[in-house]
Amino acid sequence: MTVRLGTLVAVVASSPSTAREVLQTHNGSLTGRSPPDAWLALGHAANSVFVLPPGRMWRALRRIGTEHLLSARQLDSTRLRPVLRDAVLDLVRRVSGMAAAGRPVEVGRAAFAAMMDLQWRAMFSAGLDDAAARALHDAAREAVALSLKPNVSDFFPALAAADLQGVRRRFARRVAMVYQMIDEQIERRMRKRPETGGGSSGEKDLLDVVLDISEQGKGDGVVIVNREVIRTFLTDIFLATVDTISSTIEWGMAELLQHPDAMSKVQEELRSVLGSKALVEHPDVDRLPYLRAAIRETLRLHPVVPLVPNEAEETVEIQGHAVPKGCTVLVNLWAVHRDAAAWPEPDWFMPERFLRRRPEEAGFLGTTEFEFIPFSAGRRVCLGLPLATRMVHAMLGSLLHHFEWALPGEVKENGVDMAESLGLTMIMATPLQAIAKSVR
Ligand code: HEM
Repeated sequence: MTVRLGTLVAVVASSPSTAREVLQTHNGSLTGRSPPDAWLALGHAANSVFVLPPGRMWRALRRIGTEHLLSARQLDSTRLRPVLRDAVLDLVRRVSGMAAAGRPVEVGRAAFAAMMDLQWRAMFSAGLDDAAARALHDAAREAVALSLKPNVSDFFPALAAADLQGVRRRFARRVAMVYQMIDEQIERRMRKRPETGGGSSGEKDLLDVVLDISEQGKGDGVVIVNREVIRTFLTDIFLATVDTISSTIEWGMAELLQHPDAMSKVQEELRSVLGSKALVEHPDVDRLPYLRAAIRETLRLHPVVPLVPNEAEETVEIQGHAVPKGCTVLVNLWAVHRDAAAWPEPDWFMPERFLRRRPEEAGFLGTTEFEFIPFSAGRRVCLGLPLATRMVHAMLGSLLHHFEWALPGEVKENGVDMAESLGLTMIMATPLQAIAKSVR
């Protein structure tokens, strides 16, 4: 399908077979990006891993992210494993407090706060106080929401300088606030580094690693990792983490609350596998097939990054149609995941469909048919997959194991509002509220 938005022409891939052509067959020619106008604010786009073209700087940033924070090896290391575990404990504690006070729980907000704290500790070895956490929550949420807000400047580039809707200005204000807090961490660390020998003693956090790379002038041979690059990179990693994971947990809880059979099955499985063990941890997940299936089904129906915009770096032919150089090729993961030929009764929440699949068909990347690709695929595949899958299973699983859940009376009567709100991520338009009752 082709759509025209102002002067922008985009080809939309909405079926598994077209997604495969974009993300596999022609992926080498289709990994360009043109940043949304809002991202030009404060020069963010110039160093952002999300929108850099697939060149040296983009490769260097992906490598730094993977090697020093986001690989399975890093996440299971003695430095990061306790940080991940503490975030799950922190979430359970937050919810316990609300349950004890008889207050409804805003599931997404609680998970968002726990993930912000995790990411801050992983990057800076520092916690966030309540005031900083509140300010960051609001700034991060709005920056992400503004990223893909329909914007005249994106459709009519000749008008972009005027920023008619003020999207770029608002994005700039929000990102400036995140920059400021990240700058404070960088400055504090730079003052300390001469005393600690450049952060080389003890275990390094992500900030130490990028400052080392910057001082040694390495990176990718000729890539300069200067202060702007560091600040943009840390902001990107922070923004990528918080909304995606918390929204997936919120969508999962919303589906389970409306499907009591599935809720019972997952809680029964948790009871029989974990017994009195307090938290779900990564090694437990292999023994929790129903939890795994429920999370996959959640990501199928609610892929939190539903649209992947690629730019053709040369003319290619997709399904017999020429796609000219410079054309935007949008992969619509939401539509791919609801393709009726691949998914019978595609709009129904049925975790069982993943139990019936062969293991190689139920992976997050292992699908050969491209009908389930919540983290996308190909060269620009999501960098945070190992962190996201660990945290969604551990957090949602632990919440279901620790508490009985119910909908507040009024929501039960009127039904859960499952409307979606789309920015860079697809979140619940009405935040889910639920009543938690502690069972351990
Ligand atoms: C449930 C959680 C998440 C989902 C469903 C998700 C999904 C996605 C998708 C669909 C893309 C687009 C890939 C493409 O352009 O083809 C993406 C990109 C990206 N994701 Fe995630 N993501 C999640 C969590 C995370 C986390 C926790 C991080 C941590 C840092 C992260 C970092 C990134 C980065 C850096 C990119 C840009 C990659 C590039 O353009 O080279 N994501 N993600």
